[in-house]
Amino acid sequence: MKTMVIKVGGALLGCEAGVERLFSTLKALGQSGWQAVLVHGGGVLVEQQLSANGFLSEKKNGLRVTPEEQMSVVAGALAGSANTQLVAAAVAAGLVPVGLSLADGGMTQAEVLDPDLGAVGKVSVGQPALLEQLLGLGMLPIISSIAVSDQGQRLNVNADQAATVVCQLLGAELTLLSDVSGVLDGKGQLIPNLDPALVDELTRQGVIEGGMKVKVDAALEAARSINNRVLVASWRYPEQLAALVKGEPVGTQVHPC
Ligand SMILES: Nc1ncnc2c1ncn2[C@@H]1O[C@H](COP(=O)(O)OP(=O)(O)O)[C@@H](O)[C@H]1O
Ligand SMILES: CC(=O)N[C@@H](CCC(=O)OP(=O)(O)O)C(=O)O
Repeated sequence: MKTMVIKVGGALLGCEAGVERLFSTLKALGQSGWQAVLVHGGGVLVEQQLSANGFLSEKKNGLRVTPEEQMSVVAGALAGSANTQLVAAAVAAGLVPVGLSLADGGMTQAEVLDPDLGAVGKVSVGQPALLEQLLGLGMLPIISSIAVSDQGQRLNVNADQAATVVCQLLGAELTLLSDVSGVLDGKGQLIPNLDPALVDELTRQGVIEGGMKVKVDAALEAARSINNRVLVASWRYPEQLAALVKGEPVGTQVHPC
């Protein structure tokens, strides 16, 4: 059976209709012969909870600087609040979810990405067995972007990078769903196709930046390793989700070359 990794960004969690639409889409994908794995972020929630705990937070090149003393709040927001909110919505939609983090079953290996960023992780492919077993049982893995290093340190991983590694792990297709309809050009128009050369040019022009730069780089890396296009689309638009179920390209297609 074909497998699709779908990644959703944190803004989804604040949109009840969006969450409902997402899970009806996952159900429809299952009925169309797809096995799905959901990877989620929760950047908005992380920011709210850090601020509620009196912490200031900043991002560098789209990645959150995560001092060790903030890690419990970050893990609580992503692996706790966000993950269980999605698990609950999946149950309500009649699916059988299993809430996980990147550390479970050895699915990924992680190390500190850059000591200047604190407890931020870089993940690589580990053991696929747990996810394969869950998919074989017809269950829906819902994975937060918290990882653990070999030394046992909890690490905060950008969720687009997390989704790329899960896609590589399973040789699955990848769809990154954000709050924008895809990658937009300097005039706000959707770019239907991107390749590495165009990404370089748009990055030089400052059109692709911040979180979108991290997302597009993650999409390019995934596209190269599965030798297939990766989609960047939105959970906001029902017509994009419907097209996704039909197997039609939606949003921006990121090509490996
Ligand atoms: N060229 C671009 N096209 C679309 N969005 C862009 C672009 N450059 C920067 N962005 C910003 O990137 C955001 C999406 O990245 P991010 O916030 O990390 O999303 P998510 O939380 O869904 O992963 C958009 O909401 C937009 O503000
Ligand atoms: C290191 C790093 O940047 N971690 C992210 C993890 C969550 C995330 O990526 O959420 P979105 O998909 O909603 O952006 C963060 O702390 O915001």
